[in-house]
Amino acid sequence: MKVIISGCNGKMGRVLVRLIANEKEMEIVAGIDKHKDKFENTFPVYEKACECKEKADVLIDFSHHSAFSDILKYCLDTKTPLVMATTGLTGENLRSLMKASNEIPIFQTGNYSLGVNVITNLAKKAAASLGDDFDIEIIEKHHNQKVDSPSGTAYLIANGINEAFETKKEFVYGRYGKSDKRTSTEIGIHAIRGGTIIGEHTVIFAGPDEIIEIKHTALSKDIFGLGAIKASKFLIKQKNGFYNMNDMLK
Ligand SMILES: NC(=O)C1=CN([C@@H]2O[C@H](COP(=O)(O)OP(=O)(O)OC[C@H]3O[C@@H](n4cnc5c(N)ncnc54)[C@H](OP(=O)(O)O)[C@@H]3O)[C@@H](O)[C@H]2O)C=CC1
Ligand SMILES: O=C(O)C1=N[C@H](C(=O)O)C[C@H](O)C1
Repeated sequence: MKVIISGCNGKMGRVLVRLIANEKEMEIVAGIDKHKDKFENTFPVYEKACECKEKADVLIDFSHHSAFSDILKYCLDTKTPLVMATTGLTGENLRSLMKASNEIPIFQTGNYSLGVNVITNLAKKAAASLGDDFDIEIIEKHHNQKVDSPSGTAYLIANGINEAFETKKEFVYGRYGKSDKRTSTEIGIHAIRGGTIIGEHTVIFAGPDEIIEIKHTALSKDIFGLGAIKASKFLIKQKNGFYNMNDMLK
């Protein structure tokens, strides 16, 4: 399987290069990154996907949302399946991905780890059982180099929880400046940034006289890279469509 890595010189890009070196049937044919210097002796690196001369069986994107249009255009023009891992995408970006999935297979999730997929489903089940009597708050913690907040995973979990409710809850980000009491129509989302925290997500269900917490802690970035590799192997066998972790793991 020929692979193009977008964001190849970033933290996750480097993790992927290392992990793919152990995959016998995978070969990196090109990289895309603002920084062209690092892997030039191993594979060509382009500043923009539209400059990329190589074709691949899949493009894996761990870069920045500002690269979104360029990446999607390359994949549509060359009919390359896309594994989208970059977070901080806008609603419009996500709608463009959905539309593009009529023409190419697209896999997208805010978190490629198995564990987050499991806690998202657990949180959804908990919300369905607990109903409006329990207040739901999500706390996410990440390293001080992260550029988007809240995390893609916090959105993934919050959207998953909302599937349990007929009347969707409104996301409330922090509570600075609020002068009203909390209502049951909210899901609170809070972002913490510091040091080298790889990723921690806690969902709190706070009810009358009892609290449930569901928590996932990432101990290495490898879990995201391995998940994206697994998603690539899954995606190249699929027809055009929009896929996520639930499709792959069912
Ligand atoms: N879905 C998942 O499971 C996971 C998703 N992520 C997401 O992946 C993304 C990358 O994370 P991470 O590797 O930590 O970030 P990094 O900032 O370390 O890496 C991103 C790389 O892309 C480069 N870049 C930035 N903008 C552009 C652009 N417009 N065109 C080309 N290259 C660009 C960066 O350059 P520069 O440094 O100069 O900005 C950097 O080299 C983030 O959105 C993160 O949230 C991360 C882990 C797991
Ligand atoms: O930027 C990161 O590091 C991570 N980003 C993803 C997110 O925004 O949820 C996934 C993971 O938590 C690490």
